[in-house]
Amino acid sequence: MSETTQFLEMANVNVARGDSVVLHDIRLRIERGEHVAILGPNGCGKSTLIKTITCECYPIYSPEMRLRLLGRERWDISQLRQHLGVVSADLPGERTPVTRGADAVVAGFFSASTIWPNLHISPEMRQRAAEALELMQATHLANKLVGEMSAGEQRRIMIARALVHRPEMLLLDEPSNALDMAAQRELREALRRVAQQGTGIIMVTHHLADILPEINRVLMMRDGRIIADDTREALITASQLQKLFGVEVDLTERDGFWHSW
Ligand SMILES: Nc1ncnc2c1ncn2[C@@H]1O[C@H](COP(=O)(O)OP(=O)(O)OP(=O)(O)O)[C@@H](O)[C@H]1O
Repeated sequence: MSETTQFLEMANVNVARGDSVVLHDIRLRIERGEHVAILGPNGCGKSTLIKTITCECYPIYSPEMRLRLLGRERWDISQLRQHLGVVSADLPGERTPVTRGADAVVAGFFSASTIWPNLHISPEMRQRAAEALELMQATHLANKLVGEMSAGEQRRIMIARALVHRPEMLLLDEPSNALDMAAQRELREALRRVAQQGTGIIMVTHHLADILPEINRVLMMRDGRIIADDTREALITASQLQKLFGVEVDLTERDGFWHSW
């Protein structure tokens, strides 16, 4: 892998889903180790942007289009995914609910839903899984079936799984969805530890409280375009959020976290 400082470079990126173009003219550069939040109304293209980074969606070809990840335009997808940790709201597969926490994390090495008998699990993989569980403060869930965990516990297991191969960028799509207040708080603390140990984070969220103090860059999207890209101080203001969402917003900040109503 090249020693570029760049994680992502996009220029003139347009992406279609179904019959419609849903991302328009995306120009974006993200450095390795950056912590970025993406905000915007429903349907504005946030998840599609994440899926374009993870190569689940592809840009429409044009000679001006540029999409580089870690300095390279072409990737073997399985190699690229070794550099990424992807967490979505869904469990990775049908067998995951009947898999124990530690096994679900180890299965992340193979992008598998469970530990299939043909997979060779080395002691080092087990050790790394134990470390990822510890980082998520989920060691006590190692022997519990994923299907018997609460939503918050499952989310922490899925983040441990995404981190098990030590990716340089963790991509999270609405990580606090469906979590109660205590689980949201635990998740934030866990993600702060991830950010502080140097892993990059790109997070799509609808909750301002998810924007950790470590996240210092915010992208605002509307109608498939990035309409603002600046520091959290510049963009997390009542007037900017009002412009983005079209509703009146009241904001307070406490200990580096924002809350709105
Ligand atoms: N599988 C799909 N097939 C066709 N169109 C899709 C598909 N998934 C998303 N879209 C459309 O693409 C557009 C962008 O969707 P996307 O999920 O990226 O938005 P989002 O900002 O993440 O929304 P939300 O906040 O509701 O999750 C929307 O108009 C959506 O209807």
